[in-house]
Amino acid sequence: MKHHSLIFLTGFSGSGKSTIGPLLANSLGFEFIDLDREIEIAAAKSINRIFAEDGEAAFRELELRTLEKIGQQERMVVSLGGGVLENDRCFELISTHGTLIYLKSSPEILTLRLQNKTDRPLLKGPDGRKLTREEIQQRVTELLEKREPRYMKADLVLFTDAKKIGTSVEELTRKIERHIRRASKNTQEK
Ligand SMILES: Nc1ncnc2c1ncn2[C@@H]1O[C@H](COP(=O)(O)OP(=O)(O)O)[C@@H](O)[C@H]1O
Ligand SMILES: O=C(O)C1=C[C@@H](OP(=O)(O)O)[C@@H](O)[C@H](O)C1
Ligand SMILES: [Mg+2]
Repeated sequence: MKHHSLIFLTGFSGSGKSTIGPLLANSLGFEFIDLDREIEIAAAKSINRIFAEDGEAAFRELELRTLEKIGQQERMVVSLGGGVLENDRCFELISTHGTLIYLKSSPEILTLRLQNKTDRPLLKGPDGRKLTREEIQQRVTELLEKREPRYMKADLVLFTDAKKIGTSVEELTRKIERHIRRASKNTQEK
């Protein structure tokens, strides 16, 4: 069953899902969950360590299991990790149960926001080496190209490049409230 007030935020790493999610939840009066934080708490280790010790496939499995636990909540914002939608079963679960929102940003802005972060294992060299700015931008561009078709399946898309965080939260609050109103009206009319 679809709950339009179960809001999933998607988008590439650095698009602001984890920053905007709790602010948006507060503004809507909803609960908040960050999928990566839930996984870290359940595994009792960081995403970096999960990737290094158990591998990416194990992490993707944890994403699915954790999403299944979130299940059919209502009035909740969930900040996803940037790679979740690549898994067909995760995508299916998310799109059948809630409202999907894509925070869209350009590779240039994403690179600027990510270049000094150390907690994104996919943006490191094979030996854990810090990548150069050019290498990060190249990887972001390649991965984004691969993932964008799925991101674009979202119910709502918000461009965030030139927007302050507060502006994104305000715009999203308005758009989501309108979306929920329309969706419940359509359901009642059926
Ligand atoms: N306009 C903006 N919108 C969103 N994030 C921004 C913006 N400007 C700077 N940032 C920064 O970019 C980073 C986004 O990281 P994060 O919220 O963890 O993204 P994600 O969860 O999508 O990977 C944060 O450090 C945030 O403060
Ligand atoms: O892009 C990805 O595949 C990942 C993004 C990360 O989340 P953010 O999008 O919050 O950085 C985190 O889930 C993990 O490092 C893998
Ligand atoms: Mg995040």
